[in-house]
Amino acid sequence: MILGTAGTGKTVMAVHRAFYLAQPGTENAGPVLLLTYNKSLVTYIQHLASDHPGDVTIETYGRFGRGYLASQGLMGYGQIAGSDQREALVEGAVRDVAAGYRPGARFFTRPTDFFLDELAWIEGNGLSTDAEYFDAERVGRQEPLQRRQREAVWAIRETYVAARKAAGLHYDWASLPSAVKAQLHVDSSKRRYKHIVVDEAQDLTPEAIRSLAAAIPPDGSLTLFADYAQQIYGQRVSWRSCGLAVGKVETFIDNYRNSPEIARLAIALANMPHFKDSADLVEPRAPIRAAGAKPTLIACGSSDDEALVVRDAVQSAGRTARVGILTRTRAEARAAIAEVRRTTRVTMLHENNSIATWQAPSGVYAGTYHSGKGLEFDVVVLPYCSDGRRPHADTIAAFGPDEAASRESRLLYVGVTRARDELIISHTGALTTLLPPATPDLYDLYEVTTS
Ligand SMILES: Nc1ncnc2c1ncn2[C@@H]1O[C@H](COP(=O)(O)OP(=O)(O)OP(=O)(O)O)[C@@H](O)[C@H]1O
Repeated sequence: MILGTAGTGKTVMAVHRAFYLAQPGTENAGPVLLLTYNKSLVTYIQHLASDHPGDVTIETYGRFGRGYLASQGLMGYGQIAGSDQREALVEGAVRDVAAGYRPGARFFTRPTDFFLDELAWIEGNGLSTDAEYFDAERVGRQEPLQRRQREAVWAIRETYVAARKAAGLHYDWASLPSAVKAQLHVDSSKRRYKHIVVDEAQDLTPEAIRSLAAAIPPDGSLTLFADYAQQIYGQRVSWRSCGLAVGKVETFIDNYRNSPEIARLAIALANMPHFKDSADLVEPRAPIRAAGAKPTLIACGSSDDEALVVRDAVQSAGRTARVGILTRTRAEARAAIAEVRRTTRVTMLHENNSIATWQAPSGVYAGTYHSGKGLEFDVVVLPYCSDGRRPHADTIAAFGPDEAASRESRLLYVGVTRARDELIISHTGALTTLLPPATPDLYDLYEVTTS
């Protein structure tokens, strides 16, 4: 287990370790599976691999799980529910179960996101009976559910699974790891991979990690690289809950990416009260890089002004820089580039799986914080960091204000730590309370109002 904060070289080391373990001359060498979250990272690492000897397969967990089950004759074509199908089926299950309760029971009026998240958490932790679910402990600041509420969630889960299977959808992505683990436990054939190396392991569920532990032979190895400050999917989990006998825990604390001024903001963010609820966080250390400029914080008169800030940031960055414009939603990303795209080509991160990730060519990239995961840019612009937008009203409605703050500040942490040299943050009205307050020790402060 390697725990490290942002920019400490986890991806770089994961690649080196994978190729080392696969090198025919290495003691205990064997075929290696290198898992990473990001499809664009898969593409880039595959390109690197062409220069190395040794048998390294690079893919996402989903691809591995689906492929393994197919190899066992357990996965037919189109048997995994897509996210829209899952959402519709869960909505239906909530309605069906609510019908058995008194009309208008408030619990069932919660946003579907809440139920989707709770069911994913159940699957991710491998809870297969109601008794296990009722007793389960959790990490994070999600408001605890009452016993009766958990009973209702379990009934929704059973109804959903039955409806999904009736529709010919044997799996959803959340249930894949349990199916993989269960099959590996009865599969005594020779393992395909001797070693498994995982980058961004904080976003794998405990069940996914357990399934990987079951996928290697007794003389193989499993290496996990993770930063729990960047855990941005669903409820927080701890690798400690996987029940693995971890031989060695290393921590990476030297940040090679961010300028000291940018890292200082990231450290201040990670020290805010709503951030600190995980036992696995590694305290970031100020980087060893040369000093640069403080992050720029720009108070704007309107969101149109914010699009002008983005345009100006791109213009002053010049042609040789890699610029990343990161927002919470795709719609925000499109609005943010409304001005800049009149004169400059912008690559949307989520529409292009083949960009060469952290060593992407110079240019302007835009997308969600999620799509920026694992990547780095010379200049990062984070527009719309306004109170009322961060955390988003939908997240507050689904998870309550404390949990929403906790989740969305992790997204901002990912955004802030993508920047190598320059970071520009803008907001309209008050600054979000998720970021450290607007003080001149952390930021260079500006105001822009055109209208
Ligand atoms: N030992 C090193 N010396 C110098 N530069 C390094 C070293 N290790 C990594 N780097 C550089 O530091 C940057 C961050 O590395 P990398 O992307 O591997 O970090 P990471 O820990 O995976 O980050 P994150 O979790 O934030 O995505 C990259 O530009 C990489 O080339």
